[in-house]
Amino acid sequence: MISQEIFGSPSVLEVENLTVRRGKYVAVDQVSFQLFSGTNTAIVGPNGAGKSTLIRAILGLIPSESGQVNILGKSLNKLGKRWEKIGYIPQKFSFDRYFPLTVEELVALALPKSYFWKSRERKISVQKVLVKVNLEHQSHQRIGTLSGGELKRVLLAYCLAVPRDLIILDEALAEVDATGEVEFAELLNKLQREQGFATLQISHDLDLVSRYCDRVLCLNRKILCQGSPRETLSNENIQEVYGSTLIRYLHSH
Ligand SMILES: Nc1ncnc2c1ncn2[C@@H]1O[C@H](COP(=O)(O)OP(=O)(O)OP(=O)(O)O)[C@@H](O)[C@H]1O
Repeated sequence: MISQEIFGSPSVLEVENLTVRRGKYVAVDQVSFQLFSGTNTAIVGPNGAGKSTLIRAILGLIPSESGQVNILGKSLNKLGKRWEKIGYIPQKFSFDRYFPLTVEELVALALPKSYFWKSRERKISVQKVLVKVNLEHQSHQRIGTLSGGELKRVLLAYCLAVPRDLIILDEALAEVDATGEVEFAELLNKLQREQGFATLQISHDLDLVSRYCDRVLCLNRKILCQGSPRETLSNENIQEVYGSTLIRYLHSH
């Protein structure tokens, strides 16, 4: 285990020897790592490396075969109100494009039940968080009419509508163009500095990972290496994680 003194901030997530099977296949094998408050960690690795499986097991969405997940010092099954502490932005958010739900209605769903009867307070809280993600002028727009980047920012607003300790993003920007990706990364970084939550995100963009993340976990069923982007994303490590094709690609761009 990494010692707490490395980052000088409280531990938000501890994963110890986590093994997850999908059918007979061991998709995640004895994975251990730790996340600290206010830090931004990326999980990188090739397709099928077990990245989404790892995240889903951490969130308790799929069972693990063995190992331990502690969030805020408590094991996952003893952590009450898990979704009030952890925000999750999945890879795909599928819904019927004609479903008549507006941006503000979706974000309001994240607020505690006590807001249900307080429509003024509810409106103010939702508007405040929409300002943070630069969507204040689109609060009445139907979610089915938003661009991919805007929809991801609405989901981020949903996560930020209540104070969270950890936000987990599973390739949240897979369908967003390059400019949208950078804008989202900068926004997330700024909000993280202001609010102090930790993030854990799957990314295939090693350039963005180098620019915005404090820590990288290189996964291919097992953790092959972890550390700062500078020490982790060396040619040698990338070759070990992805194979030599990616190295040739990186050198030719
Ligand atoms: N429900 C399932 N049943 C059987 N095998 C599964 C299931 N879900 C995932 N797998 C397998 O587990 C492995 C890991 O899948 P996972 O989706 O976690 O990888 P990933 O690293 O997130 O990939 P990608 O980058 O392509 O999204 C893959 O080989 C996949 O085929």
